[in-house]
Amino acid sequence: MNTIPSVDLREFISDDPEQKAAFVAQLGGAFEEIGFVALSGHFLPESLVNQLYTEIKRFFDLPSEVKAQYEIPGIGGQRGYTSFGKEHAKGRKEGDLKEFWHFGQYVTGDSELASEYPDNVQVAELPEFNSVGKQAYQMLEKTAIYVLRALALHLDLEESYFDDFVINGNSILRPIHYPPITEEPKNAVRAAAHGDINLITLLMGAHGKGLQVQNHEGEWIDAIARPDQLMINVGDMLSRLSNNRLKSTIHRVVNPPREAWGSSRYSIPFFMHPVSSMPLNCLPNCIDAAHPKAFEDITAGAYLHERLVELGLVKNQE
Ligand SMILES: O=C(O)CCC(=O)C(=O)O
Ligand SMILES: [Fe+2]
Repeated sequence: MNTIPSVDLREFISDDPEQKAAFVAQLGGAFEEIGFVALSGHFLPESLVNQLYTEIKRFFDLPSEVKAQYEIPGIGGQRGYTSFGKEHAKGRKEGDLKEFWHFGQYVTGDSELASEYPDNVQVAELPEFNSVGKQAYQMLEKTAIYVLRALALHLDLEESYFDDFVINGNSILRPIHYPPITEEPKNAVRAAAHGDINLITLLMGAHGKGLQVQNHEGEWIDAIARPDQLMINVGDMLSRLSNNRLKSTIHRVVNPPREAWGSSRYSIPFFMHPVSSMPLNCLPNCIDAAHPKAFEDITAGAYLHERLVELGLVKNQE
C-alpha cells in the first residue's frame, strides 16, 4: 500500500446502519494494512486549529529563559514544556531536533484520578494559550472516542468497550516546534523512526512536509493530510491489545532539504491514552493457533512508565 486511505467520521455518526458499517470496515481495514488513516468530518473546527497554531507559535517564540520556567522537574515531561533535544526515540542516543509542550487531562468527577495526574501548567505571558489548548484537547478527545467506538465494533467488542477506559484517561496534546536547522545535524533528525506508545494518535495537519510512514515493504511514504483532515494512527498499546492485528506503524519526521533549513515546522499530535489501570492483555478473540499470544500481560500505566524511561524522559527510579 502506497497511499493512506481517507475516511469521513460523519458516516459513522449518521443513523444509517449501512454507512456506519462501511466506515467500520474502511477504518478497520486501513488499521490492519498500513496503520494510518486520514479522517475528515471530525469535531475540531478549522478556526480552533488556526487559533491553536497561533498560540503555540507565540509560545515557542518566547525567550528560552521564559520557556525554561515552564519545564517542571520530576514529572517526566508529562505537563508543560520540554526543551530542545531532550527526547530521543527508543534505542537512539541523539535527541530529536524538537521542543514541545504537553497539555494533559482535565479530570471531571474522579478525585482519585485528579490527584494521580500532574496539574496542567498555566502560561502567564499568553492569556489565550491555556483555554485554546483545553478546547482543542476536548474536541480531539471526543473525536478519538468515536474512532475507538468504530474500532471496538471492528474487533467484535461492544461499541462502548473503550469508553470507560479513555474517559478521564491520561491523554496528551503535544504541540511540537522543530526549529530552523542551523548546522549539519550529526546523525540527528527532526523525529527519528518510532511507533507511538498510546492507543491511537490524532495528528493535526502538520505545517510543512516531513512526516513519513513505513509500509509493509519497508518503503517510506509521505503522509500528508488535507487541512480539514486529521491523520490518525494506531499506537503500540492498541497493537498489544489486539495481539498485533492492528498495526502500530513506524513513522518519522525527516529533515528538510538544505534550502528549507531556515524554516520552522510545527505539528500537533493528540495521543489518546487510557487510564493507567487499563489492562493491555491481548484480547481473547485476537488469539488463535495462527496468532499465538505475542505479549505479556501489563497495565497501561506500567507500560507507559517503561516507555518513558526508554525515551529519556523519566529516570528509572522515578
Ligand atoms: O511532527 C509530526 O508530524 C509527527 C510527530 C510524531 O510522530 C510524534 O510526536 O509522535
Ligand atoms: Fe509519532
